[in-house]
Amino acid sequence: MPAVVDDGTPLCESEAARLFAPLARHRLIALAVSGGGDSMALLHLYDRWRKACPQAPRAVVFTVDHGLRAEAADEAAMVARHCETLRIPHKTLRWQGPRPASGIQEAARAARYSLMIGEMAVLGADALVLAHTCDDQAETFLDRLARGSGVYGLAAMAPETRREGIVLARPLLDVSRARLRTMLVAAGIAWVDDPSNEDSHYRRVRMRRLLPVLEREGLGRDRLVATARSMARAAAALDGWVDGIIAGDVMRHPAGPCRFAASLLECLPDEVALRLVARLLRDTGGASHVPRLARLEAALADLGSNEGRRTLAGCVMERRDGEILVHREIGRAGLDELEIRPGETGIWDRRFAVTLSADAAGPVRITALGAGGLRRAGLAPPQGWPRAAFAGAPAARRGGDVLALPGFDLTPAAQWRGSVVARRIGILR
Ligand SMILES: Nc1ncnc2c1ncn2[C@@H]1O[C@H](COP(=O)(O)OP(=O)(O)OP(=O)(O)O)[C@@H](O)[C@H]1O
Repeated sequence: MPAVVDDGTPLCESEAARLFAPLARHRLIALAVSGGGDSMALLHLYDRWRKACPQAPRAVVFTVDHGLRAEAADEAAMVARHCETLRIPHKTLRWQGPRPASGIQEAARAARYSLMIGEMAVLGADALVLAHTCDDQAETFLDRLARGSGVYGLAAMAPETRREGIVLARPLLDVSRARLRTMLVAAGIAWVDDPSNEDSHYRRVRMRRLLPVLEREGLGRDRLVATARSMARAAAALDGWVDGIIAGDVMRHPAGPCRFAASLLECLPDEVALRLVARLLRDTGGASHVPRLARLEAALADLGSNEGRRTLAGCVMERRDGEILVHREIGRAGLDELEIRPGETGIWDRRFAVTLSADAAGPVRITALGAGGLRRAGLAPPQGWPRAAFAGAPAARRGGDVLALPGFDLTPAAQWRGSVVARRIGILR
């Protein structure tokens, strides 16, 4: 793994090509460009790469206007103009939903990802490229340390992760902010400094300000980044172990729930048992993040010795008759509905990619099957699975009829033609 270089030298052609090479396998990529220095550098480097490399994929650029600062519209327009000169398509996406009274940064981030991923589905882009640098990596590491993260949290950001069926790529994760700015100045490219990057109300800004203080005590950015890397190696080794356990000892039903022998938790080292439960929760509940380590530790201690039902991370976990069952929690508000038209694929509940065949006569709605849904559809639960485990399963409906449910054979409704395939997006890491 390359070490961070921070001598202020601009990136040379071959270094840029090496950073971007993993993106060559995509057909269309989306670059997330806010107009700040890091993401303007990302755009500039992509432009240089595509001019030098015939294998470079086409790109579209997204700027999200969160509507939180008056200047944001001008910044989006600045990025749009720059893209026009480069002849790269650009789209400004506006956040129009309700604003929470607190946690605005988190809500804005969630909205930003959801807007960009939604637009990617429309355009057929399969990698979202972000401009995180090694300075962001050090800040993330410190933030996680302060929040009590374990091995996985301290691994901080990965150069490549999967989310909702797409790749999130961070090609600049080993490059310092200083080098990118040197490069922009040399190329005469302007950028905008977001004033919220200086606002110490934000936790991220307070972490950033800690860095020079720690540096003076020998705990600088590069040390933090190196520790994050060794945590990432340990996390990958543990994940390899957990992959084997999931393949051999966990029963996963195609409609979503999973179960395993409670004794499994006793014979595994604590760290492996924690990761196993974290991944099953994420896979079953569709949450974008695994629960905090302290909550996981408490859940595991409780599951280890007590029968009964508890909820965590959008899941119900039940220990009964020597088995642990994990299934999606529906909650009072229910799960979102999704309408899919013939020939389209949509992501439902962040867990399933659902495709309706092109020959279908009209759209279908994907909803949670609901409590008592199996009985209403005239279906028996498969051997060993309780009925309640399927309440959060993806039911494809037309009117009141359930047309399809993963892992179940349904008699096609009269006048219905076409097919619906719901595929689990897979265990997220
Ligand atoms: N308004 C925006 N429009 C488009 N892309 C953005 C926007 N804000 C951030 N990004 C992308 O996300 C990257 C990280 O930005 P930033 O560090 O501000 O995010 P964050 O709030 O720390 O959250 P996270 O790191 O989880 O994305 C940027 O380099 C850029 O690629």
